[in-house]
Formats: sequence, C-alpha cells, structure tokens
Amino acid sequence: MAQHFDAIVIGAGQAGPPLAERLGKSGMKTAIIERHLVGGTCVNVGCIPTKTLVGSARVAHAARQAAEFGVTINGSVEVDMRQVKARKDEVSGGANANVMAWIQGMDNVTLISGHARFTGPKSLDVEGQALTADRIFINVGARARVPDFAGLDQVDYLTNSSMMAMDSLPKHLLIVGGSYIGLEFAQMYRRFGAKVTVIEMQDRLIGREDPDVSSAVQEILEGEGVTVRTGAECLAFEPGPMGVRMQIDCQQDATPLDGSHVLIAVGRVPNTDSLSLEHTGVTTNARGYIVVDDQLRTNVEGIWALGEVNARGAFTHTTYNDFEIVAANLLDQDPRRVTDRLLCYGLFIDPPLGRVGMTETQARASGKRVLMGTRPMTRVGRAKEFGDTRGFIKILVDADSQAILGASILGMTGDEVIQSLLPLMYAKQPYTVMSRAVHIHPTVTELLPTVLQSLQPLE
Ligand SMILES: Cc1cc2nc3c(=O)[nH]c(=O)nc-3n(C[C@H](O)[C@H](O)[C@H](O)COP(=O)(O)OP(=O)(O)OC[C@H]3O[C@@H](n4cnc5c(N)ncnc54)[C@H](O)[C@@H]3O)c2cc1C
Ligand SMILES: NC(=O)c1ccc[n+]([C@@H]2O[C@H](COP(=O)([O-])OP(=O)(O)OC[C@H]3O[C@@H](n4cnc5c(N)ncnc54)[C@H](O)[C@@H]3O)[C@@H](O)[C@H]2O)c1
Repeated sequence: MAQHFDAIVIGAGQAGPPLAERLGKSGMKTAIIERHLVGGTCVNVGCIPTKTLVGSARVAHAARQAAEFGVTINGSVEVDMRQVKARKDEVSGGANANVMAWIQGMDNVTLISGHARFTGPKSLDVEGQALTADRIFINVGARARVPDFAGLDQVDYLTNSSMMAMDSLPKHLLIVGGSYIGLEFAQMYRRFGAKVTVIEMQDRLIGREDPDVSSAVQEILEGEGVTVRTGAECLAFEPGPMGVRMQIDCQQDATPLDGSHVLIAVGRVPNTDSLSLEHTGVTTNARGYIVVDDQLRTNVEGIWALGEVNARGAFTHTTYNDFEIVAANLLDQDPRRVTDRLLCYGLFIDPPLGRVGMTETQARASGKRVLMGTRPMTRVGRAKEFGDTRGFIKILVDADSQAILGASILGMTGDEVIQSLLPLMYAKQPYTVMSRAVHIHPTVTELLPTVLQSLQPLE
C-alpha cells in the first residue's frame, strides 16, 4: 500500500528545503526525498566548500605578498593542506548539519532518504517504498559531465565532488575546462603551491564572457603562474610517470603533458537520467533538462521542476528564486515569473568577476543603440590603496531608454560592487539615478557614477 502525501519534493538542494517548509506550513502533508546529502551541490561539493578553499588560498597569497605591504613574516609561508581541508569540512559540514536540523524541525514535513524514481505521474518508488502525491516538485540538480575522452578510464581523474576529499598538494594539477569551475580551482591550487595547467578547448577562457574579460582573467591567472592552453581540441589520456599523461593537440604539437592529477571541469549533466521520467510524460530537452514554463510547471499537470534541472539558471541564487516563484504562485496568489529575473553571477577568482545582464557582445547583437563606460582598476583609488589594481569596470546602457543593459566588473570586490546596479535595473530606472547619487569614498562603488558620466556610443 503506497503512502500518500499532498506534496512530494525530490531533492534537498537549494529549492527543495524552503519549498517543503512552505508547503508543510500551509498545512500540506509533505515529503522531501534526498538520496545523498541534504543541501545538495552548493552546500557539500559546490559554492560553500569551494569558496572556503578560495578563502584559504587568498590568505596564502596575501601572506606571500606581505613584504610589499611592509609586513614581515619571519620564515617561509607554508600551506598545510590537511588543515585547509579540515577548515573546508567544518564550514561545509556545518552548513549540511544546519540544513538537516532545519528539515527535521519542519511542521508536516517527512524527510525520506533514498533514490526516487517515478512509477507514474503521481507515484514514486524510493528503494522499495511506494509513495503517491497530488503534487510533485523535482529539484534533483546536476552533476559533473565526464566525456568519453580516449583513455580516461585508464587513469584516476577528479571532478568537483572528488576534489573535496583532497588533503594533499598535487605536484601538477591538470584542469580540463577553462570556465567557472576550472578557473576557481586553478587559482586556488596555484596559491596552495601546486603547478597548475588549464586545458581549454575553445580559443579563450570563459567563452560566455566578452573577449576583453577572458583575456584579463587569463592575464590574472598567468600572472600568478597558472599555465593556460587554449584551443585544445584533441584530448587523450594514459598513465604516465607523474600519474597522468595527456595528449592535447593531435595536429600541431604532439608533446604530451605530464601531471600528477587531472580534474575534469567541462560542464554539468542533469540528474534526470535515473528518475524514470518516461513513466510521467514529462518533456525533457535534447540535453536531458526538464522543460518548464515561466512559472516552472512541466507539461504534466501537478509536476514542477526547480533549480539547475530546468536549465533556467545554473546558480544557487537562481534555484532559490525558483522556490520563491513556485511558492508565490501556489500559495500566495502572486504570479511571479522566471522572466522577471535578471541574470547575475560571480566568478570567484581573486579579484572576482561580477556580472549582471548583457555582455558587450550581446549588447552589440541586440540591435539597440548602446552606450558603454569603462575604467581600469588602475584608476580606482581603493584598488591602489589596497594593492590590487587588476581588472576593469564596464557598464552598458541603452541610449534610448537610458536603462542599464549589463555590466562586468572584474576587480577587487567586483562581486559585491556590481550588485548596486541590480535594484536600478529591477526598478527600470535610468542610469542617471545612479550617476547623480553620491557614494561613499574611498570605495570601488564610488567610481560607478564616474563611469556612467563618461558613456560613449559603441562603435
Ligand atoms: C564546484 C562548484 C562551485 C559552484 N559555485 C557556485 C557559486 O559560487 N555560486 C552559485 O550561485 N552557484 C555555484 N555553483 C552552482 C550551484 O551549486 C548549483 O547551481 C546549485 O547547487 C543547484 O541547486 P539545485 O537545488 O538545483 O541542485 P543540487 O544542489 O544539486 O541539489 C539536488 C539534490 O537532489 C538530490 N537528488 C538527485 N537525484 C535524486 C533522486 N532521484 N532522488 C532523490 N534525491 C535526488 C541530490 O543528491 C542533491 O542533493 C557551483 C557548482 C559547483 C559544482
Ligand atoms: N561562481 C559560480 O557561480 C560558479 C562556480 C562554479 C560553477 N558554477 C556553475 O557550474 C556550472 C558548470 O561549470 P563548468 O565550469 O564545469 O562548466 P561550463 O559549462 O561553464 O564550462 C565548461 C568549459 O569546458 C570547456 N570544455 C568543454 N569540453 C571540453 C573539452 N573536451 N576539452 C577542453 N575543454 C572543454 C568549455 O569550452 C567550457 O569553457 C556553470 O554553468 C555554473 O553555473 C558556478
């Protein structure tokens, strides 16, 4: 006999727990099913542990630069990778424990451990346990994509998940994929003291960003001793003298690359392949992501998909916003929509890249009349005072509506500074609101009005 619930949430990532809480509070008998660790990717193998490692790496970097700031460290700067990992485990483990305690304290919510598979549009099997529900919310996330590279099965390789168990320093870390995951690991391991080589298939790093952002990021990484190989189209692996031997280029340069470890960071695949979705009629796209409408409903009545699995966002904040959208529509009679959301994210190298809205490339392709303002961080007082003038600010404005279209801020605190543009963009106010506003000195943000006062038409 199946156990019946008013609502079932599959996956306790970034949308599942807050949604289960709201559903339970509204009086619905709710179950949340998790097959591994509550908190999902962000808490256990994504944002939280990686940013904790970025924090350790930043201190190592700052300690090595101490003399430039007139600070003497007697003795060499050493990184104890076991302690680095222990600190990461404490922060990430603490977050996981908090999510667990939160779920266990929810009214009307039962946590069920195990892997869920659909047996029908309103029924599930969780390792032999039959469950039914009137409403089912899919929040199953994604995992590292591991392509079928020649010889990869002959070597030990790492993904963002298995990297979390590292408590020693690789001699030479080879990172396949020069995008968000690859670059954050590249800089942090270089700062920990490893030799690092990034191997990217495209002709530049972070191909979604503007070319000037890609080259400035490459310069930052190379300036710290990371080796970057772009245009690497023909990869093959075999065991080698250091651990792994890689063939990168089959045409021009046949010299193999020897590394002690290899990290595969070439994108994500959705966890829909083990959900038995064929029993539901839910539509997925060619890459396996669930197709949803603007309010996150699938094509099957009573089934929603939230978070990375719906391909409408690939970040923790977009996943959490998915929860807000579903809860607002279902429980608050508030018709919030995905298309109300503005794109924003960070790349947490140091200094970080903050991004909102359109890139320059997208603005040029939009057909709009576009104005652009830029400023190198070498002309930002705060950056000079704090000794990090790498990067630049770039803001794009619609010449006709005066709306801010997008921005890239690569530079110290760029991930924070850029967010001061967001309320203006959500409020659909002209850039002049900001360019006329007085900001605090000496900060990076105080230069945003200056940049906006020097807008020029895009050529
Ligand atoms: C290395 C790394 C760094 C990142 N850094 C950032 C960052 O700095 N900022 C940011 O915004 N984003 C970052 N992200 C992205 C962010 O982690 C994800 O976008 C976010 O966690 C997605 O949340 P989700 O709830 O959709 O999925 P997840 O967090 O993956 O949660 C899905 C959950 O569902 C469970 N599950 C899957 N299938 C089943 C099943 N059949 N039955 C039961 N349970 C199931 C999984 O075990 C998992 O717990 C990072 C990602 C990675 C990999
Ligand atoms: N700061 C953040 O918010 C943050 C940090 C890490 C990850 N994430 C999320 O995780 C997602 C996945 O990140 P990612 O960096 O793994 O993937 P990605 O899809 O952003 O980039 C994959 C990279 O690998 C390259 N690549 C693909 N195939 C290759 C091959 N055969 N050889 C060499 N290079 C190859 C691509 O050209 C691309 O540069 C992102 O979309 C992002 O949303 C976010």
